[in-house]
Amino acid sequence: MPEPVISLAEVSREFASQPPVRALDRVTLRVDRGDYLAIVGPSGSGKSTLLNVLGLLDRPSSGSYRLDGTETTTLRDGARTRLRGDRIGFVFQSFHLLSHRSVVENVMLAEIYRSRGARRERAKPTSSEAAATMSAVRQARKGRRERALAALERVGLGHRTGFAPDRLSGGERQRTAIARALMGEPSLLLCDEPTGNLDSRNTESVLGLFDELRGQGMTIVVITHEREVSERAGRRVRITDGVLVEEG
Ligand SMILES: Nc1ncnc2c1ncn2[C@@H]1O[C@H](COP(=O)(O)OP(=O)(O)OP(=O)(O)O)[C@@H](O)[C@H]1O
Repeated sequence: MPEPVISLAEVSREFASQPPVRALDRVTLRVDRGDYLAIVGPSGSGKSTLLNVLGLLDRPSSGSYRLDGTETTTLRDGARTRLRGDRIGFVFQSFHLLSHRSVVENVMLAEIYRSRGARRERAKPTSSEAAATMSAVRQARKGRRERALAALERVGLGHRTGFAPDRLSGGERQRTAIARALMGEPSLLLCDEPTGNLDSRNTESVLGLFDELRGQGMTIVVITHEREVSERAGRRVRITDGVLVEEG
């Protein structure tokens, strides 16, 4: 049986506040390649905490989290950062696009930040390691524009690559952010209220794109308050007071 993309076993996250809060309570969740999962739940139920754990931005207090077969809870910070950069594409409610950069440049920047992050995490390299790294950096830089253009084609924005973000509709901005998240071929697209800033027409445009990406085998996890969004996902889980329950 192939490894699941996400495998959480009995994951809890406690905050040592006064009084202490158990934001995740023994959460067990398996997400297979190509799954499209919506996580729903009321305010304060633990959705952001779960997203932070899934996105390797926070560590569980107990339990196991395997991402693509790698146990993440015992990894050092540097290895976690690299795994996050390699495997996870993030999509947020606000698109976080740079207004003075074109659409294609915004997408290209994903790789630049990712490789800088990875280099910063490294111990000081030897001179031969440094030469090899420079050669890899040059190689990586070479196809960056082509890869960004391909990602934009994939989200249906091949005709907008030279635009400034402020000339795009909300749906097109989010599609640009999704193209940026797809750079580096992540195994998982982790989306936090991706349509929260969009009207219904633009929401439909983004949901249509998720349908297409899912058809291509992408694994998508979406946290959402919106019924319209959760109903489009193949699978729903509800979190209440940190307890996760699969919905029928
Ligand atoms: N750093 C923290 N310290 C203490 N308590 C926290 C911390 N972060 C979250 N919590 C608590 O954990 C619980 C879950 O919070 P979380 O932000 O995950 O909920 P949520 O479902 O994302 O809410 P919303 O939909 O309003 O964003 C809440 O009771 C919250 O107050």
